[in-house]
Amino acid sequence: MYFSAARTRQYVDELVQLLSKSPELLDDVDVFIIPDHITLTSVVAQLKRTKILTGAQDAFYEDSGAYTGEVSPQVLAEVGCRIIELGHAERRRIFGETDEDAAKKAAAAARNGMIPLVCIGERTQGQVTIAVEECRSQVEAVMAAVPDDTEVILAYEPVWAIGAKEPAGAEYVVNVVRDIRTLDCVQRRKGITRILYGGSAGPGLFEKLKGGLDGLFLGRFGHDPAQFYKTLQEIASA
Ligand SMILES: O=C(CO)COP(=O)(O)O
Repeated sequence: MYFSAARTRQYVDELVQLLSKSPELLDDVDVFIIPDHITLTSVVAQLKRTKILTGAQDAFYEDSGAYTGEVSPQVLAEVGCRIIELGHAERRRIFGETDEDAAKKAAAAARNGMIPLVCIGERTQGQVTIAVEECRSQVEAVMAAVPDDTEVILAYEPVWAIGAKEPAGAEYVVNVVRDIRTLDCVQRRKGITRILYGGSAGPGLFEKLKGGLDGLFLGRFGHDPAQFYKTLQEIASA
């Protein structure tokens, strides 16, 4: 909810314009934009001739029925949404979303042919082992709910690093993510599991993480299309 509808339109236009100068970037990096629900269909239309995927910031876990006010994953798929973000720290904190809700939403995304993008992360800054333990239950719940052969994106976002001045330390992030990759529920999957880092991520970060991370999940520091594009170039050249 940082952007107005007009700003979302302008943002996507500017980004598409920047990318048209070096379309080969999209051969090497998968890019997605996750706007609010209201602008989602117009963003899908704006991105139609590009390889950039559109995602939704949340969806309900049932496909249809008497759930007034909720957003159907089936309808999202129908209008061209390709990714469902779920379990964001703000959804968990403000709206009481549980691991069980996240698992049901991940299943709904997969059932409707979309990629679940599952936000995980520990609430307080501390040791790697404690962070991994907190993430473990978040990851296990979701992996138990989605078919083994579907793609899953995990967005590792330490809650304390969201909305901060700086991201979590690179060594810390790489160590937490290394241990998340070794969890049984991740190891035994046949589908692709990608792990991104989010939480005050921006230009200059991926270089420090590239040994251990598959990508970045940008918030505020991607709100300027030029900064987003710069980060993309860094990831492509890494
Ligand atoms: O929550 C985030 C992305 O989902 C991260 O937000 P910031 O990068 O603005 O901290």
